[in-house]
Amino acid sequence: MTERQHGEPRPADAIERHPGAPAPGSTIASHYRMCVGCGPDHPTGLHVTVVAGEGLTVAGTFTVTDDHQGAPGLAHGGMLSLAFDEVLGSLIWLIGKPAVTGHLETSYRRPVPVGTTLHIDAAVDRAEGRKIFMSATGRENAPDGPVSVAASAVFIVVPPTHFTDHGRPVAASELSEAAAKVAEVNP
Ligand SMILES: CCCCCCCCCCCCCC(=O)SCCNC(=O)CCNC(=O)[C@H](O)C(C)(C)COP(=O)(O)OP(=O)(O)OC[C@H]1O[C@@H](n2cnc3c(N)ncnc32)[C@H](O)[C@@H]1OP(=O)(O)O
Repeated sequence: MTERQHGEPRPADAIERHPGAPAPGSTIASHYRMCVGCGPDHPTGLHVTVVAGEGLTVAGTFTVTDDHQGAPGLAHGGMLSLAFDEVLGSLIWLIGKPAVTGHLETSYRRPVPVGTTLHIDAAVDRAEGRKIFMSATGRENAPDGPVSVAASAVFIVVPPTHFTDHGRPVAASELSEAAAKVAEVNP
């Protein structure tokens, strides 16, 4: 194999949809009921919902409420960033590998008023070693609405033990089936 020269980008690696990935059109369950991004039982969380798409794509929604304001009546940029982190993070269930956000860049194009539903389309663009490059756009109130926010991210594949080594113990009953499987690796 030819050695890479200094500054030369790594060649892209193949990255494919896992055979056990949720079928296109099916909902990707929240991984943890108290997750501030997707947990259905979080009182002020974003309650992001995500549906698997074709290939390595997902479509998410986030409805901005009074709990997510920065300026009165407008979404806080950090909350929007969180929504993107959540939707981009759900792509890991399609590739079947645990990964965490290493880098997330968010570009705010339009103010997002309370009451808006952002339609967030996200995709895996490429992989290099353990790095997975992803991107997403968030459109106002319809899948073809104007783009309010765009994001790109690098997720880093981690061993399943990452979560149990660094987080507090969580009962399997609090996790989705897929997340419980990840946790099982290091009970
Ligand atoms: C039990 C419950 C289960 C629940 C399961 C599902 C939960 C899902 C939740 C989803 C919630 C939503 C999601 C969330 O909110 S995830 C939560 C937010 N993210 C984190 O907490 C991550 C914290 N950081 C770390 O743990 C480590 O730094 C990681 C693991 C990321 C890397 O440390 P590690 O020692 O392992 O890596 P390495 O140094 O060997 O580098 C390896 C390669 O990666 C490249 N690199 C490294 N860092 C960065 C970076 N920042 N940007 C760009 N690239 C970076 C590096 O150059 C190298 O590339 P190359 O030189 O080989 O080309």
